[in-house]
Amino acid sequence: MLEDVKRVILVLSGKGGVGKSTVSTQLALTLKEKGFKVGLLDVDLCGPSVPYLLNLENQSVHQGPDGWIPVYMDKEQKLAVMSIGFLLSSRNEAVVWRGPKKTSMIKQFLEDVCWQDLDFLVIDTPPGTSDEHITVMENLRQVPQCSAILVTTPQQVAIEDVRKEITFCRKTGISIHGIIENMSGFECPTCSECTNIFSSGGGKSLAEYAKISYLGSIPIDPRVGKLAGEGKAAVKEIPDSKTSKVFSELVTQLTESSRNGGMQ
Ligand SMILES: Nc1ncnc2c1ncn2[C@@H]1O[C@H](COP(=O)(O)OP(=O)(O)OP(=O)(O)O)[C@@H](O)[C@H]1O
Ligand code: SF4
Repeated sequence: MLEDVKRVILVLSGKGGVGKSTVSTQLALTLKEKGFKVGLLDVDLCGPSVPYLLNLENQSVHQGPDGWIPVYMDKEQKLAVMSIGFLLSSRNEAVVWRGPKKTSMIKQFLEDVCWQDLDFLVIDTPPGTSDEHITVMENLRQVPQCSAILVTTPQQVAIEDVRKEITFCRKTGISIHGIIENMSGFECPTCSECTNIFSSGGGKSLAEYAKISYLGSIPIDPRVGKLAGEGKAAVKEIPDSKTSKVFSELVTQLTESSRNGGMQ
């Protein structure tokens, strides 16, 4: 239940495929590594990739007397995960639902999961600003500490879409923690040299223009894609990588801002 959650972090992106689920899962795994009790809720009903990214594809959830029991990543029950993917029989099964059915499923996910005293709940949302987002925002009004992290890639077209996310957050009253630029250059796993394949710096410029914090750039790193599929944290497995540094700093900032009431 949301009243059991101290702080909610929404992960948003204007476009699909920019790495929103990778950021959500690595953020949840980093928080767990730093000793927090974390929940990861995947409300991307049409493309739930969290079970795959955390190597939990064969797991299923069930309903207990007080609501849905999430899947736990670890014996200590430090990371709880809930996704529509756990209710589908295979990754190829499609969710073909009209708006009201999607809305009611998201409400159930927000209201009826037994999270049990979480420090952080990370919510992986679908790309864009759909009905699902409005349902999430309406239900989160009761959570005292809630903010959004916007994920973009360096291409202009992705950055344009993030502008719409900023407007959406401002209209719905969700505070923005900051912007992350993903796939920002290619980091060679051999020598850590970073080569800008696309343009770079667009996320930072947008952050400056919109007066939002810039949370860092994650390069394209084949190890990140691989770790994600194995449910492993970059901060533990590749601690010297740029990706690991971005997530460590992000968790430090989130912890500090939580102490100050969660707002920027
Ligand atoms: N920095 C990175 N380096 C290497 N691979 C990455 C990186 N970020 C994401 N990927 C890979 O890119 C693919 C898409 O990432 P992801 O599923 O996180 O995107 P998404 O924005 O959540 O997509 P969707 O639109 O399905 O919600 C995945 O295979 C992921 O492993
Ligand atoms: S960046 Fe350096 S180590 Fe990496 S592939 Fe190129 S030359 Fe080799």
